[in-house]
Amino acid sequence: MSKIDDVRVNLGERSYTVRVGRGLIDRAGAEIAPLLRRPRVAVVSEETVAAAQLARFRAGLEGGGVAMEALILPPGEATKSWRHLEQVVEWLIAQKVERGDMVVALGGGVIGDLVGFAASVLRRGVRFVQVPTSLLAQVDSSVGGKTGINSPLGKNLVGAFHQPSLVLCDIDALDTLPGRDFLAGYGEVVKYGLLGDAAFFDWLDANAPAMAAGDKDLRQEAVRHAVRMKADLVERDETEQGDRALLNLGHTFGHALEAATGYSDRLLHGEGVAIGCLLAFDLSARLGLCAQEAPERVAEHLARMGMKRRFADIPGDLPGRDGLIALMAQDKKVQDGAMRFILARGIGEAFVTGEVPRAALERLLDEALA
Ligand SMILES: NC(=O)c1ccc[n+]([C@@H]2O[C@H](COP(=O)([O-])OP(=O)(O)OC[C@H]3O[C@@H](n4cnc5c(N)ncnc54)[C@H](O)[C@@H]3O)[C@@H](O)[C@H]2O)c1
Ligand SMILES: O=C(O)C(=O)C[C@@H](O)[C@H](O)[C@H](O)COP(=O)(O)O
Ligand SMILES: [Zn+2]
Repeated sequence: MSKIDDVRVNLGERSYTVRVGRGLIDRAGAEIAPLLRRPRVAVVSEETVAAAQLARFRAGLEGGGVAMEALILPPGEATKSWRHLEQVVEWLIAQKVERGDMVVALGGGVIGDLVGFAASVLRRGVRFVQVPTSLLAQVDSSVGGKTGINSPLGKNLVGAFHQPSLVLCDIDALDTLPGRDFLAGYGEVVKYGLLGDAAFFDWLDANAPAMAAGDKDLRQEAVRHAVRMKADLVERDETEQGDRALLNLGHTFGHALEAATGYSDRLLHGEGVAIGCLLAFDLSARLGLCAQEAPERVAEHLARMGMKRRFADIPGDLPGRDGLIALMAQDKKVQDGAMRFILARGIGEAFVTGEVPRAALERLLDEALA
C-alpha cells in the first residue's frame, strides 16, 4: 500500500481526519465502516463523477461490508440550487436515513457543498463523509465545514457550517478529471501560497507543471500541504470571525464574476478565484501595499500554467463596472454595508482590510473591463 497522509482537523467534538493518498476509494468500506451504526450509507453524486468513479466506490464499500443506495444529480454549478437541495433532502428522507446514519458526498465541490448542507438540515443534522473527486474539492471544499447553495444574487448565500466526519482524498480519482477542471482546482492550490506561504508558492512555481502533467507524488504533496494550511486556519477560526477570511483571497472578485456569468461553464469557480487573486495583487500594488513585482510574478505563473487570468479570457459579455460592484456588495465579508477585501503586502502575506477607496476599485475594474 502506498503512503497515506493523515491531516487531523482539531475542533473539539467536531474533530475529524482528512486522509490523503492513493486507492482510498477502493477501500472506502474499511475506511468508513468504523464510523457507522449500521452497515449502509446514502451516497449522493452527479452524472460525470458517477460514470468515472461510482462503480469503484461501490466495490470499495462492498469490500468492507457496507451497502449503499445512490442519488445521481446533473453535473455543474447550477446544481447548487434550492431545487436540488429539496431533491436531495426528500430523497434522503425517502431512504429513511436516520439521525445516526451516514450520508456520503462523492464528487467535486458542487456535490460536497450541496450534500453537506442537506446533511446539516436533515433531521436537524446527520453526519456526512466527504469523498472529494476534483482537485479543488480535495484541497479546499471538502475541508472546513462550509456548506451551501447559490442564490441568483450571489454565491453560497444560503448555507451552514457543518463539519464532515471523515474526508477521503483519493489521488487516483484525479486520473479521470478533465484538464480544465484540474487547472481550475489549481487556482485554489496557488491561492494557499499567495495568501500565507511564499515557500509553497516557490515550490509550486517549480513543480506545478509536472503536477498538472500527472505526477501523483507531487499531487499528493500539494493536496496534503494545502489541507494542512486550511486545517490550521479553520482550527483557529471555525466560523470566519477573523483569519479564516484569508481563504477568501480572490473570491470577492471571483464570486461576482461567477454570478455575472450565471454559474455556467463560461467561468468555473477556481478560474474566477485565479482571476480574482491577480486582481487582488494588482489592487494591492496600486494602493502601494506591495511591490509591482508581486502581481507580475502571479501573472507570469498563471500564464505559464495556461490559466485564465484576465476578464478578456472569459467568453461572452460581462456587466459594466457598477454592475460588478453591485454583485461584489453581496459578499459575506461585507460589514456595516462596507466591502472588505483580502489584499497582500507580498506573496504569502495576505491580510483583511476594509480600506479600499471606491475610486481605486473603480479604476481597477475599468481597466480590467477595457
Ligand atoms: N465549501 C468550501 O469551503 C468551498 C471551497 C472552495 C470551493 N467551493 C465550491 O466548490 C465548487 C467548485 O468545485 P469543483 O471545482 O470541484 O466543481 P464541480 O463539483 O463542478 O467539479 C468540477 C467538474 O469536474 C467533474 N469531476 C469531478 N471529479 C471528477 C473525476 N474524478 N473525474 C471526472 N470528472 C470529475 C465534475 O463533473 C465537474 O464537471 C463551487 O461551487 C465552489 O463555490 C466550496
Ligand atoms: O473555507 C473557506 O473559508 C473559504 O473561503 C474557501 C473558499 O475557497 C470557498 O470558495 C468558500 O466556499 C467561499 O466562502 P464564502 O463564505 O465566500 O462563500
Ligand atoms: Zn473557493
